[in-house]
Amino acid sequence: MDDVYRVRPVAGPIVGAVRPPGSKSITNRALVCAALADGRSTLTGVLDSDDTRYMLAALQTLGFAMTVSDEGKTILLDGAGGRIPAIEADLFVGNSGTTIRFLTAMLTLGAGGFRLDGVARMRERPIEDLVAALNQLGARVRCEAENGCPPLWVHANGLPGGAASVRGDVSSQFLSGLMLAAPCAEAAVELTIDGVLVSVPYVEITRRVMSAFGAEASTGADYARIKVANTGYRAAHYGIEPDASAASYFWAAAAITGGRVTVQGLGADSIQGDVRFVDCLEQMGCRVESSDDSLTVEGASLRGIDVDMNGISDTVQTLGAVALFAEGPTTIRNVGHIRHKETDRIAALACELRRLGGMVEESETGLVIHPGPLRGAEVETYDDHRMAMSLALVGLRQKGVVIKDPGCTAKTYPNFFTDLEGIASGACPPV
Ligand SMILES: O=C(O)C1=C[C@@H](OP(=O)(O)O)[C@@H](O)[C@H](O)C1
Ligand SMILES: C=C(OP(=O)(O)O)C(=O)O
Repeated sequence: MDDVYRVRPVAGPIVGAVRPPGSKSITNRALVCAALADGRSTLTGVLDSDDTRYMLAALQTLGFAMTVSDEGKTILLDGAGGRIPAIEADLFVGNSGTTIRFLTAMLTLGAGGFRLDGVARMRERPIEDLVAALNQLGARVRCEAENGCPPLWVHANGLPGGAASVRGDVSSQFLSGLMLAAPCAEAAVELTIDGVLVSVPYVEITRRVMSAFGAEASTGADYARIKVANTGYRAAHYGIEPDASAASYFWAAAAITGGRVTVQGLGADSIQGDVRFVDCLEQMGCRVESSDDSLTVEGASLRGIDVDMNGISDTVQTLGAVALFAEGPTTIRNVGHIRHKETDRIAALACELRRLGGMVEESETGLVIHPGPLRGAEVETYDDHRMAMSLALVGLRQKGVVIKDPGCTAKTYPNFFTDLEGIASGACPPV
């Protein structure tokens, strides 16, 4: 892909339908459950992107047999009943948070020595809360530089289990990783959340995917205490929904252009919290229609809103782009943890929205976005797929928007710009 992508403004409202690729979050969970299951699982609707390829490659290196077909969308995986076939491996996970957090927990079930590393940014992303909780359960995990970040080592000899507390205010992925490994521990696992838990909807995804593979996690109403019996997993035939975070860009395109976009394959009963992004657009003035397997947003004149996005924080950048076209300010609250993701997303978003003409007040845990006279600009993307996909939306109405390093969308959506052009081609000039 070229090193820049020049966004072409549309001639009118975008009207059309799209089916995004499979959910990254569900794909990486299903791969772990299938690998730990006893027998052969069939996964369909699998996402084929950088993050899922790192997970797949790691499982193959660890000795799990699999067959990939249908351009990566279907995987037959032979689970090893809670064992890890390899006794040693040095695994590279790029900047995939789910891959390193879920694999670190999973590898404690094995026997041998395993090292996990990633790109420079991954070496700045905290993992100490997961390491501490795993060691409370009897594992031996350590950060190589003793700085709470990858690279890390797992000296595996089975996971004894028992009780542990885990902090959840930086990432919910630590809890999800512990839950995913727990059914294969030597004894039942009881986890207590120490303090606040962010991104709670992703823990519900974990619980639902585990259940589909025969393992139950009792979470209670507030996810403060989670119990998992050591039942193991059973092989399953599991269909993966399209990615709701990816869907946010197309719903936002309808909002920004005053069009009507239907995302297929995602209905009101989706297990992904990010489908609730449509509620933000509805509060801004859009119309939302839902059916069993589709969600449609119809744009309208937009007003700014004040919203707590802790549970849907992967759509913060999407809302930031939409906010530039609203009457009045949009306040995004309670998302301080996104400073630890692919980049410091609060700082990066504030900087690039200002470059495009927005006026932004930044705080430690959120931002206030005031629409201003927009201008074209060459925007930075910080090797963050969601910066690239969100800021491209501004270019649908503002000419001169250029996205640097568009290839970074490969982390979760390699064909994003092709799909955006496809839906934009449905833009019909006002009659
Ligand atoms: O569990 C998951 O699949 C994810 C959890 C979220 O991370 P945090 O829990 O760190 O917010 C989200 O940002 C990420 O894209 C995927
Ligand atoms: C934060 C994200 O992913 P991860 O934490 O899995 O790297 C994301 O996809 O926005």
